[in-house]
Amino acid sequence: MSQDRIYAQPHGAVKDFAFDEQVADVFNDMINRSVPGYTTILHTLGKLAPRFAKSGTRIYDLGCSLGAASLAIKRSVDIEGVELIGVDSSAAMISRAERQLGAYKGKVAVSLKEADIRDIAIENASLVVLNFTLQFLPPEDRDALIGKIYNGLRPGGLLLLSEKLVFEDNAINDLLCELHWDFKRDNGYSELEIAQKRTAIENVMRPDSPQIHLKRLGEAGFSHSQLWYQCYNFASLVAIK
Ligand SMILES: C[S@@+](CC[C@H](N)C(=O)[O-])C[C@H]1O[C@@H](n2cnc3c(N)ncnc32)[C@H](O)[C@@H]1O
Ligand SMILES: O=C(O)C(=O)C[C@]1(C(=O)O)C=C[C@H](O)C=C1
Repeated sequence: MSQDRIYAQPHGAVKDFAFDEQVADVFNDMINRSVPGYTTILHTLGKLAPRFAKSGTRIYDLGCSLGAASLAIKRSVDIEGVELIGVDSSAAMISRAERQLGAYKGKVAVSLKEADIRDIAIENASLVVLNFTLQFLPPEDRDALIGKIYNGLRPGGLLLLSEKLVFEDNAINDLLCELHWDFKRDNGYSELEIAQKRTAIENVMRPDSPQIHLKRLGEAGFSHSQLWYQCYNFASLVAIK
């Protein structure tokens, strides 16, 4: 399915990437063909959630999109008294997430909010998920969000943070970017689609390095934090309060 119409503007210009109706319509296909290890991360979230979810607490899925991470949690947590709050600023995503999550019955109570994650309270949390979301926040807002998450987690609570990465070593960064573009080619993206996506996201997505993520988590107060997964320039971290 060609996605180059999403970015195209007159005279060959490329519009900034936005999580609008057009993107929401193709998002499941897009993220699976763009992020190496996305399904592995969701599968592992299904293993982490039962270990950390506690009755009488909340789980937050921040930047929930279509609700894939929330669904992995719903499917795996089999205890009463857990409330899952999914938050996304895209109305197009929230409307689709409501349909997807509403179709799955389970013990976890789910509520979805169309809101900016910078504006919502995080309270009494046993688990918080930022699955490829932090990278879309302005860099100057990231420390405050991670600090809010730390403060809102219960002792022993877990943050799962998945991100695209940039690397301080330019040779390594260039190599991993090329491997990522090969991944996209192998998944059927054309050279035009790859080039347009790079242009479309460069103003709206600013990846941090692994070092910056671990420093930010440590400074927020997390006692334990570690990359548990990396494929090319994509990674997932766990942090325990
Ligand atoms: C790459 S998608 C996240 C993927 C999703 N977490 C998953 O696991 O499938 C990024 C999402 O974050 C949302 N987003 C970006 N900035 C946001 C903000 N400030 N507040 C709330 N949602 C935001 C976007 O609308 C988009 O749905
Ligand atoms: O870096 C890219 O080329 C991506 O497409 C990455 C990425 C992400 O990391 O969130 C960007 C936006 C979404 O469409 C899904 C994937």
